[in-house]
Amino acid sequence: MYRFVVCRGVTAKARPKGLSWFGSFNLSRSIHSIPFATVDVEEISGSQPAEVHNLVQGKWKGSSSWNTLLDPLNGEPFIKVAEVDEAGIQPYVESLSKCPKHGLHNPFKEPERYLLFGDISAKAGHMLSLPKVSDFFTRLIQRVAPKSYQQALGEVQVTQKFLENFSGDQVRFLARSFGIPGNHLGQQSHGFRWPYGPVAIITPFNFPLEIPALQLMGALYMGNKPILKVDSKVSIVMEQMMRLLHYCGLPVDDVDFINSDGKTMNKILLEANPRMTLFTGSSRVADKLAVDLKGRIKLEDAGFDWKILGPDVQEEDYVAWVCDQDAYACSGQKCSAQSMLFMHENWSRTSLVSKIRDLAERRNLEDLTIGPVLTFTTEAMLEHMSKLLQIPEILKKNTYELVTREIFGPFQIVTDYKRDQLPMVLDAVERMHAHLTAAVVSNDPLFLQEVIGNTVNGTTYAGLRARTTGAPQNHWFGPAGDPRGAGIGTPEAIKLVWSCHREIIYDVGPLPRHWEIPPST
Ligand SMILES: NC(=O)c1ccc[n+]([C@@H]2O[C@H](COP(=O)([O-])OP(=O)(O)OC[C@H]3O[C@@H](n4cnc5c(N)ncnc54)[C@H](O)[C@@H]3O)[C@@H](O)[C@H]2O)c1
Repeated sequence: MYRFVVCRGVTAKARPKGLSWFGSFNLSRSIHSIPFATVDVEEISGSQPAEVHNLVQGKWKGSSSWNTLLDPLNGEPFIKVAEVDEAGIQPYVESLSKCPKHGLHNPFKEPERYLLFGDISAKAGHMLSLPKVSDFFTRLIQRVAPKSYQQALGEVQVTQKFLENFSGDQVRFLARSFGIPGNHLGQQSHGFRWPYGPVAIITPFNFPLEIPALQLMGALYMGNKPILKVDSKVSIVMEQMMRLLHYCGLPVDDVDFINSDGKTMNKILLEANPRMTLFTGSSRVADKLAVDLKGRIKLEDAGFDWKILGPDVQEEDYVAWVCDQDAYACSGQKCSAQSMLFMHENWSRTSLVSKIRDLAERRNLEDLTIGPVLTFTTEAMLEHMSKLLQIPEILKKNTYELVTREIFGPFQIVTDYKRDQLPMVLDAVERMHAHLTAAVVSNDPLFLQEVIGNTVNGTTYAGLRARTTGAPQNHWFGPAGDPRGAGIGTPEAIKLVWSCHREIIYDVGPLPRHWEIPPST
């Protein structure tokens, strides 16, 4: 526990040879064969820049100010985003204000829309299952948030499965109510899932499709009218997804889609007063918005995610491979990336660390198994590393904060602990402020029990195959230990984030025969 090693991800082996790997997938990518698309993903370049528009009150709009994005792989200006500035927010504020608090639908208002969203989801899920459409989105993600084809495809597949999950009657089942018999004849109480009405969704750069698409659909399913703002660096992906959803039957004025900087979005939130905002991003912005919005917010914020290797050493190669994937896939730019690895001393005696290093060295820029880090400079990472290497002990107050700072890149802390030092490890994870994902790698049931029973992370994998990353549509993903914590993916997440409880107590009589006015109480 006193000694630690900083493993600084990997360095790129080579720059891509031109952009030749773009041509390595031989599916048809003609823009004309994808009916909703307005960009040709392979053609976007300095000479043919793509444009990203805003959608408000049912109409796609440009802007007087265009933000030009640079290709993260070669620095060429390649995408122009129509950004709304503070002077242009009024149409967005008006659009949101038009939606009543009781939403666009609820169990007593236009229940047909639950079925409509079941149909839209079925169609959109089918569209994403078509190889040329899934390739289109995978490649579009790669262009703006460089990650390997497999990692980008993962986002598309999770979104596809999610949409399939909420096809047919599954949207109306989300709004399932319940009833309890009352105290007398004619009285019954019913609990309903009620929308918030006007809502906002703000999402970061690292998952350009999965996070905004899943949260957007959840908001719509429950009857809300969302304004969606995705980080402009990657918003082209969701702009094209909006067009796919329209193609699959989404009414054009159900969602407003805006490109802006954070400050402008902050102003919209203050003026439009959405009843609920879902924010996914850094804790710094999350905490500011929680105050500005007087608590009407749910958060998926920073992740400083830990993995504890228990005393039972087994399947060393497998555990090393999962560590490499958890720490370095997507260049460590996942909120669930492994930030800190605690190894039991039995593991320190193995060659685990050198195996992780060997696996990390296989990564290369050519296939984007390692890629550009979009919000952190190499200099800042190296500086952080050299500060960390001076520290003799993690748990001291002034060093602890430095050690547990989230570095959104291929960066992790590796440390070990002795058999009697588990309480110190548990103290270290107790003191962290973000409790998103965790992994307890052990098949010793007593060890698992002790670690799980003394920690809180919202998405915790337990067992020999435990990982920190992985946010598929089939399990809850989100932080725990914070009443503001949101979730994504499952029916429980959708109901928690996008609806509130409403109780209707029917009391229709009849009055008891011979009822008389009783004395005051
Ligand atoms: N918990 C999760 O599920 C999850 C998922 C992905 C990323 N993250 C976290 O996101 C962070 C990385 O993303 P980032 O650097 O893009 O985060 P960020 O907080 O800088 O930005 C997130 C989004 O908020 C917007 N924004 C910024 N300031 C704003 C303001 N004042 N008002 C309204 N909107 C504002 C940005 O434009 C962007 O769209 C990491 O901390 C990571 O752990 C968390």
